[in-house]
Amino acid sequence: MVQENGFINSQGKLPLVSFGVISDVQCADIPDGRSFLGVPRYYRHSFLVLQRAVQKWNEKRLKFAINFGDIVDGFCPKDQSLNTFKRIVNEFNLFNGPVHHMIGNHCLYNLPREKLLPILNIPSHDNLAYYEFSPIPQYRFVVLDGFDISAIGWPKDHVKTIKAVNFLKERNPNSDKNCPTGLVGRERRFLMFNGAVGKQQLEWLDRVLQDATKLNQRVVICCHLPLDPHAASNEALLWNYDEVIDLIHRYDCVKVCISGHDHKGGHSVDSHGVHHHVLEAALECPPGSNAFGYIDLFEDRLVLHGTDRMRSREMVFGC
Ligand SMILES: Nc1ccn([C@@H]2O[C@H](COP(=O)(O)O)[C@@H](O)[C@H]2O)c(=O)n1
Ligand SMILES: O=P(O)(O)OC[C@H](O)CO
Repeated sequence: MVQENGFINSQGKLPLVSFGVISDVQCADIPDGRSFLGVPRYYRHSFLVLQRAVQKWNEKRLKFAINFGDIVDGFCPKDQSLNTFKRIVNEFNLFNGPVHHMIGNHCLYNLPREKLLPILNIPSHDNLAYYEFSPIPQYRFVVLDGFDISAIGWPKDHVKTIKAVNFLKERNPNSDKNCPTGLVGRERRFLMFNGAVGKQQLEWLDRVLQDATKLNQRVVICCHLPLDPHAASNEALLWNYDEVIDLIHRYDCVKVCISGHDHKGGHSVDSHGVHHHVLEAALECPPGSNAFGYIDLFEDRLVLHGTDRMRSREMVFGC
């Protein structure tokens, strides 16, 4: 039974456009398990959550959908990775519209970028996975590659891997670089399962935001890794979230940042009125329950209609 969290459309207005959202499906054909902190994870059931999401998005005749990353879990046996990705992407493809994917750490545990990006149909150059699209003239969506500088996903001798490994060595004293012991507050983001947006990508983002400003477009930033410490756990943040936020704050056009990764979800509004929203994970839905939704875009707000474990939220920003 698919239970919408009953959100009434504000002011009875029709949305400009509506799109589907889901995050952290982390599917694998393995028995149920738990996260490091003991939270139950349902690796097989999450596929059913995705199926129900696609069915709902089609019923609602949504214009497009966004997957916020991590569609296959790192525990997926590696000889099954490729087929598992194909099975999940085929399921997304049953949606009657384009699906915009982004990569997560679990995607990179399974496949190298050169295999992953074509499967996910991610527009890329040099195996980087950042891009933008404008579904209607009033809005621009920017998808960031949060693992641009990362110790996972690039070949071991790649300059980006070396940079990331050195970055972690300087900031995290533990031999297991996924372990935050001894790190305090926001330092706890310096973990191997996170990453950073590189210099070139930041320059690209700057150009996109300049252009969006000229065109009077509102911008929605999408990134697997959260960008605001008040919306997510310290352990889940993009390494250089502060640098990205400083750039975003130089413009008025960015209204909302949406992410996944921190499975419990979260929300905040920062000092510049930018909304930060973290989507609840499909993986952690006990059998029969769901975590997906759709978002209505208006001139002055986004309205997220969540299903079951995905909370609904109205994000008002003014024009
Ligand atoms: N508080 C934490 C959280 C995680 N780890 C390490 O990260 C790995 C992945 O964590 P999951 O939440 O996806 O299970 C885990 O195997 C630990 O090495 C940690 O040390 N402390
Ligand atoms: O990416 P996962 O599934 O290993 O989980 C990441 C943590 O929830 C971030 O705090």
